[in-house]
Amino acid sequence: MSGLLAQMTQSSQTRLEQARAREPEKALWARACDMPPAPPLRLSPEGFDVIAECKLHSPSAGDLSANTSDVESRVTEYACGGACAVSVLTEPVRFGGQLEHLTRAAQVLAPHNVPVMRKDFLIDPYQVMEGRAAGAGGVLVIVRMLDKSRITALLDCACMLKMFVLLEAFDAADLEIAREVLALRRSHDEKILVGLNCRDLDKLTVELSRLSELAHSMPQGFAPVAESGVNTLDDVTKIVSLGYRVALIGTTLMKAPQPRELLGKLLSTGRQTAMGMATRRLRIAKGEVS
Ligand SMILES: O=P(O)(O)OC[C@@H](O)[C@@H](O)c1c[nH]c2ccccc12
Repeated sequence: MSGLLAQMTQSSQTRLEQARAREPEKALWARACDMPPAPPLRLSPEGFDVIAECKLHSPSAGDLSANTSDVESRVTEYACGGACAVSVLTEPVRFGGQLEHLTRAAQVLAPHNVPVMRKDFLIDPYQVMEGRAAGAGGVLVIVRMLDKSRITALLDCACMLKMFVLLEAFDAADLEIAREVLALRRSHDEKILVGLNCRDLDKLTVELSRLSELAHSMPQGFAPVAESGVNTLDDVTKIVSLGYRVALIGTTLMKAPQPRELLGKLLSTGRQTAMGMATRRLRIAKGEVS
């Protein structure tokens, strides 16, 4: 495991122990089950969506809070700009997050009918319950950090709480594990997206080429998500052409003084590309072009 993921596993473990000491799992489970349902994750029929991310700090970009006076207004901009979901970092050590940010984001986004996803380095179902109790409708699960039984335990917990999952891979080996885990879940009534994160966790650089190299290895039947380093309209055109259905975008949107406008442009660019591809497929099917 990379240095960053090892450090994040440690931070996650420490927070988990502290939280368990404050509230036993049974009480937390009851609280999570009592929450009103989160808005459902709905992907647009136009073929492209953005999960917009709220992260105040990142190990690669440093401080990202300059244009964000408060979490509520930033995530509201994202919802008004058309994000299908908002990802909220809750990791405090390297990403400037807190569980409280999730609670606040979920409260302001409920009337907009946009779900919030807990973005953290989760290692235990307890933390999925924490997410739901804070109002989240989804969670990130990072394949590289967990063995198969742990991944399954987190997916089972999310499924019981009717939360969607973004299952994140970094490379072909992770995708293979994801495929094996998912193959056993065909009968589950759940919503799972599979993400490919193209950030190199050791160098912290982005390798967009990984998105093209592994585009054909994404498990079938799950919306493929391009994660990290999607910054420009050209990047969006490229990933949609490769078959990605959703982009997870953080840094660029956090740096934007007007995220609503930027999101609108990213979405219309991606949707135009997707529509162009669909039209071409139709013409091929009809035998009009080869
Ligand atoms: O800021 P970017 O390059 O747009 O990337 C967003 C997202 O992919 C990134 O924040 C991320 C993906 N997986 C993670 C896991 C933990 C923390 C952060 C992440």
